[in-house]
Amino acid sequence: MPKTAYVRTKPHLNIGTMGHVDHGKTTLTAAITKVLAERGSGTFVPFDRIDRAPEEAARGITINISHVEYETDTRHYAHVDMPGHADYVKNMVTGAAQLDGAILVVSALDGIMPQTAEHVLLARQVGVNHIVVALNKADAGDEELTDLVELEVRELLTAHGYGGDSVPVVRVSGLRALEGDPRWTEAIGALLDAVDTYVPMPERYLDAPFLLPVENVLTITGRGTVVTGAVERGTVRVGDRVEVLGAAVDTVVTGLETFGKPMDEAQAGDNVALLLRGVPRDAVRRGHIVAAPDSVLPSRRFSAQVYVLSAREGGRTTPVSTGYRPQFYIRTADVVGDVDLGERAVARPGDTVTMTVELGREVPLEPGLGFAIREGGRTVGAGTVTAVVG
Ligand SMILES: Nc1nc2c(ncn2[C@@H]2O[C@H](COP(=O)(O)OP(=O)(O)OP(=O)(O)O)[C@@H](O)[C@H]2O)c(=O)[nH]1
Ligand SMILES: [Mg+2]
Repeated sequence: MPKTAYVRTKPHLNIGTMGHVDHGKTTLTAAITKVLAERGSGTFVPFDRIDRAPEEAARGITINISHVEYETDTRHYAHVDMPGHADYVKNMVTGAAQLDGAILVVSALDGIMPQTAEHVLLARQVGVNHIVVALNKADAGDEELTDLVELEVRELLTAHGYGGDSVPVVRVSGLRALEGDPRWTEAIGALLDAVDTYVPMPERYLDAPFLLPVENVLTITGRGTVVTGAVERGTVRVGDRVEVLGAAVDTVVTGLETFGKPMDEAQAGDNVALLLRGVPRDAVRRGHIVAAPDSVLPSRRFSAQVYVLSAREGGRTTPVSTGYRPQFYIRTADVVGDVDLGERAVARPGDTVTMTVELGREVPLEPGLGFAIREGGRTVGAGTVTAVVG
């Protein structure tokens, strides 16, 4: 039976759940789909369909980002459930790079924990401009303590430029909502209303040349290699020629789907799977870019303004100097780079500095692009490209 085509009836946005390990992101994601399924606008995705890898089930944590889709009265959403565990921040950054807005999940019992703060910082860097807070496990929390957690979260958001005073903070219980408790299914409704009204529809650059940062690569037996991700700008249709930057491959899009539904044209903001003609599975990786031919010139060198995280923020305890070689997280890519601090020579934790970076491989860069710097499994810096230097 042919699959039903995707029909665009509502504006589409990309959102997702982020926050510290075990604060309840996956439970909340499942609860959202359940509440909306009961309203008749989507399919319930149970917890074990979101955390479905054997290692995830065995360890009780999310490792890979996972996508679900749902609709509210006014919008269609692709929702990325991100891992909270410190070892999988890498995967979290990839998920966050696609978002128009995020739901920050904070356990009312635990308050702000290290990855709560790290995720807020990373979200800011990769260009997530709006955050709504879900104070989760409110079923088990003491009201006064929850008030304190709320204050603390608002302060954290303000410190990262999110205007913590006006950010919606909704007390929820993903677990009780999943069980069908009306008080808490209503709270999920309130959370979704906050997302609908607080996260604005971003400007979509439909007329720009097509560009999609690759989030994942799959093989469909008998059909070929498929890349997935959110379209950053432009549009693409079946039959269009594209190039894969990073892989140096020219190819043609032979199939286009969103959440298993075929579409004729994908546009900026859509979360899609592209079937690429004749591309070997091993040639394409997360971090590569699929773009209209000759529309972007990738480069290796750029100058940037960088904030070096203080030790208190989970950053380094010692200064960095010219010759430092950390990993740069740019869009969905993770690339090593050589740091040159010029005459300044050293940057201490807590400093904001300008630097020149030479990446280990070419990537499409442009002024204003945000990135994170990580080393040995932790985030040590946050920066913005100020100029591309050849
Ligand atoms: N009391 C209570 N427990 C909850 C609630 N939501 C989640 N939990 C429990 O918290 C634990 C962690 O839930 P998850 O949804 O896996 O947390 P997570 O944030 O997705 O964890 P990672 O993805 O590994 O970072 C589970 O035992 C849940 O049953 C809630 O609203 N109330
Ligand atoms: Mg999870």
